[in-house]
Amino acid sequence: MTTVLVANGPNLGRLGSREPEKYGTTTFDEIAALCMQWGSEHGLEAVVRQTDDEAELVHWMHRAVDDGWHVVLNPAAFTHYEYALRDACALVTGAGLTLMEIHLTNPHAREEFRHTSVISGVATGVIAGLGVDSYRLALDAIGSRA
Ligand SMILES: O=C1C[C@@](O)(C(=O)O)C[C@@H](O)[C@@H]1O
Repeated sequence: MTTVLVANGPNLGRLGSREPEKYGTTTFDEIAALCMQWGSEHGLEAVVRQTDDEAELVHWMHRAVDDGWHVVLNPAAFTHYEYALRDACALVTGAGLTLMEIHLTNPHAREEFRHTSVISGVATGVIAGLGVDSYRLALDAIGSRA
């Protein structure tokens, strides 16, 4: 079975109570369950994880390369400045795997510092601004390519 790592960066473990006017009220655990369900509809196994730690996220990208896993990544604030994560994402797409960068909100419609993504240039595609549906559409994209 094709496996997809759904990796989430800092503060996303607080979804549900974190700035609900921006990020909605769906909790991280609910998003994880939805991703597993949406993945299974495409015959994908979705492994959903969250970390606040840059090194851990980088190591997860390395493991995705080694294990041949596609990636859905919400890099959260790391999106805007984390070059080591960008380089790790480049390894994923360089290995021929799909990496979808996703965001719940549309960073381009928010503060200036969010307008830059250091990840997008090495991602297969980007989906932003659709709330929890951003995860669903990224899994749909991987399902149609896998
Ligand atoms: O933590 C986040 C969440 C986010 O990635 C999103 O999903 O909309 C957008 C980022 O700018 C922010 O730092």
